[in-house]
Amino acid sequence: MSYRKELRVAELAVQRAALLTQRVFHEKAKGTLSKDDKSPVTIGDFGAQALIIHAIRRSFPTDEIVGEEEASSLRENKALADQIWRLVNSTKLEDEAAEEQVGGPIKSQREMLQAIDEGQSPGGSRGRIWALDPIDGTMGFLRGGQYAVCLALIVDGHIKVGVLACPNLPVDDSTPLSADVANDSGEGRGVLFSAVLGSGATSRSLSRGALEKSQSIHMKDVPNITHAIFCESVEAGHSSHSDQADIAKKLGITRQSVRMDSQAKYGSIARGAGDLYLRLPVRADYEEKIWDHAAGDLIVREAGGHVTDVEGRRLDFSLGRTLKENKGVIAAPKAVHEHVLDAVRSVLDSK
Ligand SMILES: Nc1ncnc2c1ncn2[C@@H]1O[C@H](COP(=O)(O)OS(=O)(=O)O)[C@@H](OP(=O)(O)O)[C@H]1O
Ligand SMILES: [Mg+2]
Ligand SMILES: [Mg+2]
Ligand SMILES: [Mg+2]
Repeated sequence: MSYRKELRVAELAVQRAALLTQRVFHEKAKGTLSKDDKSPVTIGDFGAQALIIHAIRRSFPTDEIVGEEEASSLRENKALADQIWRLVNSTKLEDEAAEEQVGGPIKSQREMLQAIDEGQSPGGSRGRIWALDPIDGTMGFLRGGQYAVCLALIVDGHIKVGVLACPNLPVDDSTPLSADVANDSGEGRGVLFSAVLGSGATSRSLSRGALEKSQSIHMKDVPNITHAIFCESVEAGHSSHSDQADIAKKLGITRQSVRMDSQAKYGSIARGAGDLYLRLPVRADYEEKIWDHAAGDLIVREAGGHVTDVEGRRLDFSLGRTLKENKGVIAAPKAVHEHVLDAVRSVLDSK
């Protein structure tokens, strides 16, 4: 199957949701709540989830959705729900045909809350399931760093389509990777990565209307691993900076890591701005969520990379809402992945 319509709807839905998150990014008050696991969620996360689920529902009414957020806290907080509604109700693509393809406007606040709540599928190995992270890297979003709007289609446990919007990454694929985010007008920033299984990966500029022309992206060759650029999470609680530093040392890498939030890390290595993404577990009991990896996993693999956990197993998206059989993530160009994995094993074995 070509998944042309799925790709089109996903790209436009993510693009529209990114317009909403960009508006919130530039505002001081982001309506932040703390969830049960103490992680933050903002009006941007809720609004983006509503718009994307609305778009999926219009085109693919019987598909299931595994979305990160749910609306129970909003049903008890009218002021916040009103604030999100104003945002959702006033965000649309400038291109009318494109706006139509993502289902047009949501009709009421009630319908918006219902949409947010339609992301509660348990996931699994059968049927068509969308994995949605409306803002990945919410902490990055709050501190003015990188974040991503992420959507992937999983069919019978395998990722077929992946789309990532990274509003704060440079548009130009060849810009050297850096942890900096300009706090200015955002000019020259905003990129949309996409991939369809078997068809390669692309990038294009995030626009306000119809989709811009895309170009193919590829991971960079790494003839000498000691020169590799590796990226890792900003939060020390999300991946082990010390294990990652030991692995880099073992590989002879001398350059400082680039720390950035979100699946912008996957997009950045897929387009050759960086080379490796290391995510070593901090807590043995943490199960990675499928929406934190699905789009990035496919985009990196379609750009010529290999993505596994720290034991060399492919990420398994067929087991529910989490990657319960995987620990950590190692993403690298195919040609050097085994070498990187050897270093990971040797560092973990020595602990
Ligand atoms: N303990 C632990 N270990 C690993 N991962 C965790 C953990 N806690 C949270 N999360 C998830 O990390 C998502 C953000 O990952 P990042 O790589 O962007 O981390 S960071 O923000 O740079 O620290 C973040 O995604 P969002 O919630 O979408 O922001 C979380 O789902
Ligand atoms: Mg979160
Ligand atoms: Mg996330
Ligand atoms: Mg999120």
